[in-house]
Amino acid sequence: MTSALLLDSVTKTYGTGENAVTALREVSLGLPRGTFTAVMGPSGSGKSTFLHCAAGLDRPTSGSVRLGDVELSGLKEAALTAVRRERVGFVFQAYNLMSALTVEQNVELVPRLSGRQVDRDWLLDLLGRVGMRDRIDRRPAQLSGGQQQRVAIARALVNRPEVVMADEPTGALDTRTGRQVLELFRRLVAELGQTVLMVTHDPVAASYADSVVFLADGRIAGQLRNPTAAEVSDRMTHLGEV
Ligand SMILES: Nc1ncnc2c1ncn2[C@@H]1O[C@H](COP(=O)(O)OP(=O)(O)OP(=O)(O)O)[C@@H](O)[C@H]1O
Repeated sequence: MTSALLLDSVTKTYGTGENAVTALREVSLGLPRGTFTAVMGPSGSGKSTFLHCAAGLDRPTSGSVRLGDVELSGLKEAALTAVRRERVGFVFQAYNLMSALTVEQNVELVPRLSGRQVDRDWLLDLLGRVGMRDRIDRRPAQLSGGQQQRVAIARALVNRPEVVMADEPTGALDTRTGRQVLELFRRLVAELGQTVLMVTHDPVAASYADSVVFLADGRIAGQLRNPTAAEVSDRMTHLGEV
């Protein structure tokens, strides 16, 4: 099966000489299309660096990253920006919606920035799938945190990206609302064949994924398929956290 994302022996070192910090060490991982993967690890284990390298936000010191059929290594900055816009959807803990724009305009902005025609049927379909179809004229301040995150998820999917990268997407939500957002990710993976990569500290959140990848000291320290929250917690304890 083709991988939506393929990292081959990715190493990332920040700084040089005595100040050098190696945040990732020869990380290799492939994400099959239509799968939901969580990345966990203690603080400083390299999760953000992993996400940034995978999304083309940061360049590996060595190794290669392939998004769909595009190899990121050789790309110049402008091409990398275009690939990010087209092929990656981002979901953040803090939603990051534009407060002056309506729900519909926030989602529309993504294809517009790529110079694409907005497919309104798809946009409305997506807003329906995330349960926001009847609130398309609201502004972010008129929505709950969970609703804002649903809009952010629709925005992340509107360009039909190769991968949606979610960085602690439930970090600002209460438990129940957070679970609903995780259920939504599962559903979008199942219904649309979307590939999702999520960084989280929460073993329960990770248990919603098809697979959990554990990072420790910049290396992949294990992987669990169809994980339960208890199994994830147990593995994290052995990595030195929770
Ligand atoms: N821009 C940078 N310059 C120098 N060192 C960095 C930089 N970014 C990250 N690091 C270092 O790389 C290592 C991995 O950091 P990273 O942020 O990827 O970890 P993390 O697992 O996401 O941590 P957390 O869970 O605390 O967010 C850490 O030692 C960190 O201090």
